[in-house]
Amino acid sequence: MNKVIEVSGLTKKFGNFTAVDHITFDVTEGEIFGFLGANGAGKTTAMQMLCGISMPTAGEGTVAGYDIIKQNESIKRNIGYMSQKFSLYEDLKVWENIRLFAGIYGLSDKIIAEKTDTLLKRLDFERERNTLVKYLPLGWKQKLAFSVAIFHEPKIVFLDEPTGGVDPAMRRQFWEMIYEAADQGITVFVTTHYMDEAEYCNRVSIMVDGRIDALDSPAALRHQFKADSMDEVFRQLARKAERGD
Ligand SMILES: Nc1ncnc2c1ncn2[C@@H]1O[C@H](COP(=O)(O)OP(=O)(O)OP(=O)(O)O)[C@@H](O)[C@H]1O
Repeated sequence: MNKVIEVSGLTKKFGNFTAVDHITFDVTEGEIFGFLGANGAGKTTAMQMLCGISMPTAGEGTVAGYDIIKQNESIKRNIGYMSQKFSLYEDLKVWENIRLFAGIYGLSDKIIAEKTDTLLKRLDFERERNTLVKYLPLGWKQKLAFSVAIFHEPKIVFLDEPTGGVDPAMRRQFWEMIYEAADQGITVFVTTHYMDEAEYCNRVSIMVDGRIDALDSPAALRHQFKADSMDEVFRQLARKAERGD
């Protein structure tokens, strides 16, 4: 199976502080990979290195086939990214947001117009085409932001706490979209604080103080830690953490 992420000894120091400490793992094409860790464990820092926006202090690897150090510009063009904090422009209409982000990824106007119609139909959003994003409910914004992040059909999409603040039913709908994307071969790399979502992943890694302390399928992790749930696995590991806020 093709590896969409392959990193070895990836490390990031800020002065004397090691935010990410020699992490080594790979992610296979079409996989839904959960990236967990308590606050301050180093998830965001690691993800920034994988997305080509932060240079590692040590280590090496590839993402979507590109070298994270020498070809970081190519990585940026070939991935999708969505975070709770940064996604859509609130003061642009739904269709304007789609056009803006698709344009940044270099899609032609014709393709954008065709794909926009298809997308709005699929999301049942046709009536909201001209609505300013700020007037959409949060769950709808998240669905739209995810659709925009994969509009250019990247090999991999990075989701940084994509479902924060919405109810479980809405989160389940969001996860249906994640499964659809994975079925189409898009690899999904997702951070979350919701342990029910960790159960939906094919494999989960758990970071503690900058290191990856556990990595396996949810079932294997529950077995390894003699736990009934991912919540229990996570709590056992998080208890060991020395940092956090
Ligand atoms: N630019 C920076 N300079 C110094 N320290 C930093 C910098 N960025 C992050 N850190 C530190 O690195 C550690 C890891 O931070 P990071 O944001 O990667 O954690 P996280 O797992 O994403 O946490 P959260 O879930 O709270 O977002 C923290 O202790 C943080 O204070």
